[in-house]
Amino acid sequence: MAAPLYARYIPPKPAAAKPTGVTASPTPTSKPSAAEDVPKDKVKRVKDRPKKRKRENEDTREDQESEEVSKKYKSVFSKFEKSSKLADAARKSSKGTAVEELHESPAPELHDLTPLPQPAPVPDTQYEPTFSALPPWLAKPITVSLSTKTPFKDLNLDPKLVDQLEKKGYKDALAVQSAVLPLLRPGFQRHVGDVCVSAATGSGKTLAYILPMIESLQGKAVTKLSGLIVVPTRELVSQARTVAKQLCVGTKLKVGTAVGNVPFLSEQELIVKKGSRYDPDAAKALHEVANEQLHSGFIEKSGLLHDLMYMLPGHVPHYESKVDILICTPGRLVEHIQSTTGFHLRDVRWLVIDEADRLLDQSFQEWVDILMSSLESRGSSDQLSDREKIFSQRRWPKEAPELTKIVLSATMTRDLAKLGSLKLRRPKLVLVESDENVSSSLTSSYAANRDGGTFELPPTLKEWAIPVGEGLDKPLYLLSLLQSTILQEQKHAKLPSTSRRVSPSHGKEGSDLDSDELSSSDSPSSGSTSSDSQDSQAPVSDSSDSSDSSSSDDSESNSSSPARSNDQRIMPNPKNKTKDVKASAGLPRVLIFTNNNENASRLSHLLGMLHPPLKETMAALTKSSTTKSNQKMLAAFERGKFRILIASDRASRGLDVPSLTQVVNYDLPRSVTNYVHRVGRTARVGREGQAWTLFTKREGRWFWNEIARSPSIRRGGRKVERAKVDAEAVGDERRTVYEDALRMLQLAVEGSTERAI
Ligand SMILES: Nc1ncnc2c1ncn2[C@@H]1O[C@H](COP(=O)(O)OP(=O)(O)OP(=O)(O)O)[C@@H](O)[C@H]1O
Repeated sequence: MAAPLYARYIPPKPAAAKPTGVTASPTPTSKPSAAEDVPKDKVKRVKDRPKKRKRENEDTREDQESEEVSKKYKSVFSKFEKSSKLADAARKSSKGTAVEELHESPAPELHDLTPLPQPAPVPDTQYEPTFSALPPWLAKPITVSLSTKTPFKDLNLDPKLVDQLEKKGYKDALAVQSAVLPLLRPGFQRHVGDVCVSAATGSGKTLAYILPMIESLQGKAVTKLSGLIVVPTRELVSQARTVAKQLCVGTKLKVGTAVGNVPFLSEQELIVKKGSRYDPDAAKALHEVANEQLHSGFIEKSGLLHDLMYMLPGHVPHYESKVDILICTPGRLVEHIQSTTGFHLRDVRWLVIDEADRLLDQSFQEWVDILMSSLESRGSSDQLSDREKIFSQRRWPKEAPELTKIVLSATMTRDLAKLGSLKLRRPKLVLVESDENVSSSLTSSYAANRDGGTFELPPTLKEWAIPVGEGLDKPLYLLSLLQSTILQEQKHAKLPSTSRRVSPSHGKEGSDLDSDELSSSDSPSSGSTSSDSQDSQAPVSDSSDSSDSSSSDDSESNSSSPARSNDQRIMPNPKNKTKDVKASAGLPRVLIFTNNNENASRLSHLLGMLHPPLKETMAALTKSSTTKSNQKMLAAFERGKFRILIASDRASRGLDVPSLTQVVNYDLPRSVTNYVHRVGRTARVGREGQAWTLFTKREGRWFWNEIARSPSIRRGGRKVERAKVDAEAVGDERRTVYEDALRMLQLAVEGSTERAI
């Protein structure tokens, strides 16, 4: 019998004996043959157990398969091994280098609290829009050059008015008048709509609105409130009233004013005339309303129904306006709209808002809304009360007359929200600019400024800036400035040479006030100083400094300036007093600005103590004084009784004193607009003027950046020049007086004046 075949199928040694994970398969050479390896007895046992053998066969097959799989992935496993070894080696080597690096890395850079260096900032490219966000009337104004002049006769103005103007010495209309009059007067160029005007201070805006108003109203047969002029201060009310009254001479127009500080009841009587009218139907209707009121227990103490009680049977109260043109402050206007029976705006044809930017900034009593709704209710019976409706059927015209609004300022706002509150109808903007600006891009200069417009300073204005160190000796700087320069210049400009006598014993300069006014009877003054040497007193200007930053602004407190003479030598001579006031009438005036009324009166007090002769020629314009006394003071200032006026910002708008040649900003103005209006009190209508600004170390940077070098102020190439004034020049005696005066003021403020005195 042949050897059983199954003996050849004895499986090789199990693969499980090899270490797991090892891929190497047994080599075929080492594999023993089945016949050799199998012992005989074992063969016999296999023969005896066929089932078991079958299972073994299956196992063998599985082993072969796994062997094949092992072979198949052998290369993969070997690659894995290799890469594992490489990774191990790399890890070991990197550990070593990391440790080395750790030891070798430089010590970290330590910083104090100083800021870490930052990358250079990305340059900020200026965004220049190629379009205008403004409405066309604001973006494209009507521009006119400041030098434009037109004879009044050529404007076809009423001959009577031209005569009045000629009497005042005005033959030609100034630029703003030349541009605005044709728009507001009947004629080919008339603009049907409202007009906004932006023109420099002192450019003649008042006549630009008053002339067309008077011309159009002068033919009226009945007195009706037809022109309403709103200005911010009482002083401006009286100034505008003076101009209007002068021009109304020869007409039947009546000009009235409404300002605070005047008893309300007496003002009501001046504006509205109470009368009676026979109208039985209206009287019956009104009596019914009055009865209802009586039943309800509520009885008006004033007003229509109250007035009804005093009427004859069948009569009703009848109210008439006593004025054609009313000039008022906004607060008082609101009071009359709300509380004066018979006061209405139904006949108003001209509404003027002067110093508009300032007025629109005042939300006082919401005057704009009240005024506008009062104007809008003209002709609309929906907004009338029952009583008003009864009257409206008989007395009021169905259609209100056409209303023209004129809005003016030297620093006109571009704020559309504010202008929008005025509900302008088809507005046009007139912009008066200096020649160089007119020839350059006009619209962009007005439209592009971030503050809402660029502001033009009068071309005849010269500006100076004076550093005053820390500001502790500011009054001494001011006194020194007045003595050394301002009052000296005035003296030279106007006084005859004989009046220029000063004490020769103390240096070459005349140190003190105008010698005519303050001639020294006590002093041994015997010589005279040449005007040339006096001229050298003018501030040492350094235009290069003017563009400097404030860092060097304080340096001149140590600068030497020739010493001044003592007060005693310049005491006024009482015998010469009347003569002196007369002589001073032709002298230019100085307006000193402080930031509030308290500062104004304190400064005036202090200057008076420091230099008693000043008391006679100086006054303070404060809010606490009555309108009348302020008006008197302004008139006296204009006449020349006072040459120095100290005032808060209430005098910064509109004040027009032709002989005012010097403005001093003792306290720094609060804004660019504020500065423009303050310095605009001088250099008006082509006259020369100077503005001086005192600034402390702390204020220097702001002043140079925001005012002196501000792109929003156009100076026609001129610069603000730095001037040096020496506070020490006032002398040791004055310093002692100053310190005493300060002490007294301090005690007075603390309420212990007895001790102080
Ligand atoms: N046509 C004219 N010719 C000569 N002087 C004039 C003429 N019109 C006005 N003036 C004078 O110019 C001065 C300034 O006028 P006005 O007060 O109207 O200026 P303004 O533009 O209103 O100034 P502000 O903005 O400061 O109020 C006044 O003294 C006025 O009398």
